[in-house]
Amino acid sequence: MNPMTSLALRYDGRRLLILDQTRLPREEAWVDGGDPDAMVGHIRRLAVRGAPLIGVAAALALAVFAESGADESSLRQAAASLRAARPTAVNLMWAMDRMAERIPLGAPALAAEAEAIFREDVALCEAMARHGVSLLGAGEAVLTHCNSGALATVGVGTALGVILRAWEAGKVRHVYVDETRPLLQGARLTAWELARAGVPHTLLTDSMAAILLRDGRIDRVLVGADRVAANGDFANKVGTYGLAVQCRFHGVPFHPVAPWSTVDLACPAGAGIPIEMRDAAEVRGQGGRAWAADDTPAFNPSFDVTPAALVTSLVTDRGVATAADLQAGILARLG
Ligand SMILES: CSC[C@@H](O)[C@@H](O)C(=O)COP(=O)(O)O
Repeated sequence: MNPMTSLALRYDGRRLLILDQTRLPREEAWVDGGDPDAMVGHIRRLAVRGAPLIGVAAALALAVFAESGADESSLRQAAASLRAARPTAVNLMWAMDRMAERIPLGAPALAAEAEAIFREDVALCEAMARHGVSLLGAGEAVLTHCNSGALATVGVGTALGVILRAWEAGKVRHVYVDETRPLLQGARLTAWELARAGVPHTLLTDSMAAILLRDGRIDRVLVGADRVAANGDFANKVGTYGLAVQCRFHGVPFHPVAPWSTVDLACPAGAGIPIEMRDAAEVRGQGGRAWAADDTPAFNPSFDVTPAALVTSLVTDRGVATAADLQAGILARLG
């Protein structure tokens, strides 16, 4: 087979390498991802992260495991533990359910399915970008939160994919990047991706966005999503909800961007989305340095839920759904 590569993954049918995102931007280190137990660890510590990417990476890890001769019961066990590695992004469950159906058919069928999931993600990203770019006027200043780019998918990205393609089309002149507390995906990953692509950008702490929104310096906010409920409520990196509230207050358009693999029609509303709670130590410090006392209690939900009522429109690969469309139940019809 021809090797399949993305900014974050390298796969050749027998071997899977992942770019360890915890070490970016200082170091580009590739680690083995072909062992499902190791992959569960990589997903939990966010070496591989971003909703679509964890689904693709888990699928490829299972394919490599099958290729190494794993029997059906080990494959089933591996699929179940990969599926449970993180609870919020539905793409992981979606990809593992697709793979689990193929387990009885053996290694070639698992490889074909994982490769199809990879290729589909690339196409979904381009479709989202096409729809998203059509929303922008000329030379806009946009703001984004977390990382929803090529490091979160195997294509150009979701929200950051729209931003990148819009910049190429002259529709974005500047990108403001929320650093994204506590794990700094904006500062470490989005700023790195934008610098590589030569897109003008400015980093800010999450609490500074309100000033830019108030002062009319942001034309539009675009963010990714980890799970979109049937009514259009969606979970994304913690801080997204606050940004949506600020956008509404200041009259700035606010758009989640997500592929269909992120839409969970079985989940009627945002209240049903499971939210991952992470270790308090991530809030107390980072990289071996703690700025709070070791026994300070800390609140650390990894995601928050934004109600559809705060969404200007949702961009998917199947088209753009306005707030009114979402209220009228368009997602169920598009599905
Ligand atoms: C592809 S973008 C959607 C989301 O996965 C992204 O915005 C996000 O919240 C990622 O969170 P992370 O905890 O880094 O996996």
